[in-house]
Amino acid sequence: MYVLIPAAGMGKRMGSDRNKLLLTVLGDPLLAWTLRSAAAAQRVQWIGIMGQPTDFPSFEEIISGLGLQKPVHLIVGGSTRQESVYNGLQALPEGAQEVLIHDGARCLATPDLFDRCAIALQECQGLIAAIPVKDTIKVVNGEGWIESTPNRADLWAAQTPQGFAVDAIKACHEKGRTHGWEVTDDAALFEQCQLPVKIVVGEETNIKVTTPSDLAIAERILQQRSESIH
Ligand SMILES: Nc1ccn([C@@H]2O[C@H](COP(=O)(O)OP(=O)(O)OP(=O)(O)O)[C@@H](O)[C@H]2O)c(=O)n1
Ligand SMILES: C[C@](O)(CO)[C@H](O)COP(=O)(O)O
Repeated sequence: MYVLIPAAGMGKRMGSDRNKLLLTVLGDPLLAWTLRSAAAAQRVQWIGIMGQPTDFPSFEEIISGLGLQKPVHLIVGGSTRQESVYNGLQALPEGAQEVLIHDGARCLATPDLFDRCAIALQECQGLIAAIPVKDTIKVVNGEGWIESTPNRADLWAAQTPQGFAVDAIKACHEKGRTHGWEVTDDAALFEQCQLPVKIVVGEETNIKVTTPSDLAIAERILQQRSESIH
């Protein structure tokens, strides 16, 4: 299985002066945690990381420090996540038939989740990890008034990995560029193209580290995991 890791963001919501994936948790950069987990998945054979060239020296240091047994390639990212994934898809080796796309910022995803997504992708063309929402969600208009309360039973919070047949997701990304579709995940492009996307039950701990409080939560979870091993 080929894995693409978008890691070319700025971390604006983190309020950090550099790419948040270089911030450390328990002594390791966020990207190292993400990479270690992806590489530990049995089904994963190849990893591509999309980053800003200014971060490449730091990324190379992280990769060499991990001593991974699987090839890891650096790919120049874009100005949006969508563009970074597009670049990653173009850089996949010829012959790559299926791909998992996983945010560098979701550093708590377990190897088991990568493997479950890889196995599920044998039975469909598109899937995402997701979990049922716990809150009651309100649809609110521009003036701050509630318009509706969707049935929570129908609502799932999207995570990554998101997995696709390579030819299909490349075609959806091309169509998205042609039509100017702007999306925050890859499944949305599949949906816009009327292609089916299956849900794989994700992990409650698979948060996207977006704000400083997420960083504190990630640290606590990783600490608990390391205590349960030792
Ligand atoms: N131009 C971009 C923007 C984002 N990403 C990646 O997409 C993932 C999800 O994005 P997000 O959490 O929003 O990261 P940032 O863009 O860094 O954060 P912010 O929006 O707060 O600036 C991250 O792993 C991020 O590095 C990317 O590869 N290329
Ligand atoms: C792909 C994603 O992580 C699914 O939850 C999310 O949509 C990324 O969104 P962001 O707006 O780039 O944070």
